[in-house]
Amino acid sequence: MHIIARRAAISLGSQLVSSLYTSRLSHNRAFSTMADRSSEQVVFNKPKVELHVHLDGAIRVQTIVDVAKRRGIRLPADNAEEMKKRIIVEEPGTLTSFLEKFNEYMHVIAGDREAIKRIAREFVEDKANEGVIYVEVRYSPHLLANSGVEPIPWNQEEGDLSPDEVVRLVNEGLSEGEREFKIKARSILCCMRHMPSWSMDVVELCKKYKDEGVVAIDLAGDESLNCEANPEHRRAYEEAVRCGIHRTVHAGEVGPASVVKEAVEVLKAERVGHGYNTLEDRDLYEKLLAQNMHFETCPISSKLTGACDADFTIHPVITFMKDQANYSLNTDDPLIFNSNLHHDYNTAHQHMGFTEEEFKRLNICSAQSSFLPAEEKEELVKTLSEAYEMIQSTAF
Ligand SMILES: O=c1[nH]cnc2c1ncn2[C@H]1C[C@H](O)[C@@H](CO)O1
Repeated sequence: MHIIARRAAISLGSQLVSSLYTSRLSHNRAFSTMADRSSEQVVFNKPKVELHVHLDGAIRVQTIVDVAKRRGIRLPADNAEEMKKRIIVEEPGTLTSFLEKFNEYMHVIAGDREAIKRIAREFVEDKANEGVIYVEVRYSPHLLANSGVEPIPWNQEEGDLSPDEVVRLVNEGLSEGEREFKIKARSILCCMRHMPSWSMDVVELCKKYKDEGVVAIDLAGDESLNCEANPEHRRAYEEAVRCGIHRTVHAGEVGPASVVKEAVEVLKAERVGHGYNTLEDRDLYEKLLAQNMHFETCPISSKLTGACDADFTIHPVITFMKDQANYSLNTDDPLIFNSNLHHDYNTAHQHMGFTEEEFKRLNICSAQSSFLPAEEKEELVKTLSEAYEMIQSTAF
């Protein structure tokens, strides 16, 4: 098999057109959701794949303010700039303190049909504006519901929006966004480490909506408080394996390498969320490298949650890069980190020695490790290869 360079327009049997990426990237709206990063350079202005981003960590601040107004919910600040100050994490802290930030705004969005659909649609717009052509976005349906969930989250009054309907609304918002912004968006449903009683529901929702955009199950939440996967999480993952539901697990973000081992060996994770602390166990790391395990890394996030040292020049993703491991670069929770995907790429370029070639390689790896069906995956890899002028040819 040869890799040959070719100057080619992006033609994809699907709806993606190269001019779209460039025009979107240069458009002001590209940065409209967060603080002003519009003067920041864009080091990799090419189509990208993002595999690890939380829908509820990627909401526009303005949307929170708008929805609060419409619903008559009083916020400590009534404009986006002031709200931003309350939500954003600017200095490295802990995963636990970062997760508390969700308390600032989740009660505004949860339980509201219009808001949930809106955040999903706007999410796709924001990703299109960052040059993402395929994204897998994750969330906990239970954390956006106000009925059929015990306990009802965020001190909401009981209502009539179930986790099941939340998934339908997110699917609708994502589909609308896909049609409008011409990119592909799929979703991953999260179990939460501290709520094992929700996990069987989550896997049932993954099964029910498998053909409507839900591609996998995840286990998120505070790994620092709860390292052993609870039997109910384990049962949900066993059911996922049995039913052919793809699996990823947050592991080795702040927890030790043993959590990664458990994710892979017990929960049968096909990808690892973050996974930085895998490097503490050399044997495990080498085994995962040999298995071509995918690590969903999130550089900016890892600094601000205190998962990794604030000095990017010694970041674990540099080891992944040097070992030519299978990994992706992702934003995780751009709302809370006041960030966007360009910022992660710029950081990797400026402080970690990442080259254009490596950006291309890791995006191809990301496409290959996506949870799309084989044919769509092939098409995505082909699209990227063409956009990167690296056509894979089997000729001769
Ligand atoms: O970086 C993270 N690690 C663990 N859990 C996280 C992270 N970012 C967000 N979450 C949690 C909080 C969200 O409400 C939940 C579902 O998206 O997942």
